[in-house]
Amino acid sequence: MKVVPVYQAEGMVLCHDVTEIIPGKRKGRAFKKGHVIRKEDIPRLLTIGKENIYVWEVNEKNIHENEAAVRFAKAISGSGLTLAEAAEGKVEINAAIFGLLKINTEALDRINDIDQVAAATLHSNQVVEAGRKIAGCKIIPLVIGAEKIEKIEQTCADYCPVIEVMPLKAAKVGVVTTGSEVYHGRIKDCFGPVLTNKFERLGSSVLRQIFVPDDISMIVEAIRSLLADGADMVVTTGGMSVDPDDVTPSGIRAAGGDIVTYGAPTLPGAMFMLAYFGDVPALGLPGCVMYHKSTIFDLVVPRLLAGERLSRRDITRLGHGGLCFVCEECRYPECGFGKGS
Ligand SMILES: Nc1nc2c(c(=O)[nH]1)N[C@H]1C(S)=C(S)[C@@H](COP(=O)(O)OP(=O)(O)OC[C@H]3O[C@@H](n4cnc5c(N)ncnc54)[C@H](O)[C@@H]3O)O[C@H]1N2
Ligand code: MOO
Repeated sequence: MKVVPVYQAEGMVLCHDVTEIIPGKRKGRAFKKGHVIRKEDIPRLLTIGKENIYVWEVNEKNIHENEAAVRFAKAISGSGLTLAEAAEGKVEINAAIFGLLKINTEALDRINDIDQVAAATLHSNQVVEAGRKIAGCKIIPLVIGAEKIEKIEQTCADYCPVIEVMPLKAAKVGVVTTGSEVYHGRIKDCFGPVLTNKFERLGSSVLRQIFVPDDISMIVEAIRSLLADGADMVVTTGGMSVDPDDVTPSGIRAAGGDIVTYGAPTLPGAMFMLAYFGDVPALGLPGCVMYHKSTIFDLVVPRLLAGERLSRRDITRLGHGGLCFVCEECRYPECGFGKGS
């Protein structure tokens, strides 16, 4: 690259975007890479602070920032994504579909360890709307060594995909609502409507809700009946803690579920159980899921709907960030809840 004083630049080709920031008004591209500088551009370039401009020299060893950013973004992107146009050495990556955002954080760290490149993303494992900006790939210098981009491409190939948005399955969910107080009509069920709403927002639906008292054999019978109905997921509500009527975990065990965990390092949601009946996940949901806006439910269910088979380690990794702020107005997922892993 050669430096040319801006006074002598008329008729020359700008080799990089020029950004203008007017405090409180706008930040954006004032001149685009490739622009042929006119006489009348010179005062504006000086106002932006450009007394000299670069004349671009690229060859097979050095890649222009925009071209490098496009290769970077293409390499890092898996399915369910769209790439914006490169500008100012950066390509933004957006969700093309509604689904679960997955980031391979080990790969992301390796990429960001490469000098002169930067990839910034939203947290992994959250549900994103189509069109949502989820990542940006940026080249730090104006021209970058081709070997750095090749290293990114190799790392992405090794870990493929580094970033993707996975579609959520439209599951038919069987619900077993335990609690003698609800079963005998002493109080009205409030769990069913909460779950219907939460599942519908994820594109799933409640197949059937069965009410049972705090009785192990009736819980077993209800779970088996929902499995026989073809439920893709079974959730039980209530009876998950420690008093004598809290028999739901025993019911899930007695029905033959393979227990992944009883207990999760999240608050709210500590008294959670995850089990599997073959490929069908079964969740023991504590009372807090009915009461709090965001809980273990919101951390785990989208992942199950995206087809992940969760291990005990997947649950135990939720501890760092597993404490909800319990804000007056819930902002999840725009907060740290469950974002530690
Ligand atoms: N000594 C302890 N107390 C509590 C513990 C504990 O470990 N030791 N855990 C706490 C946690 S954490 C939670 S969460 C709650 C609730 O756990 P449960 O899942 O056992 O909830 P229940 O006891 O069945 O019910 C609590 C509360 O909610 C009402 N409820 C339950 N289901 C429904 C429904 N379908 N519709 C409306 N209302 C419902 C129920 O009547 C109770 O009032 O336990 C902490 N305590
Ligand atoms: O299972 Mo309870 O989770 O923390 O409020």
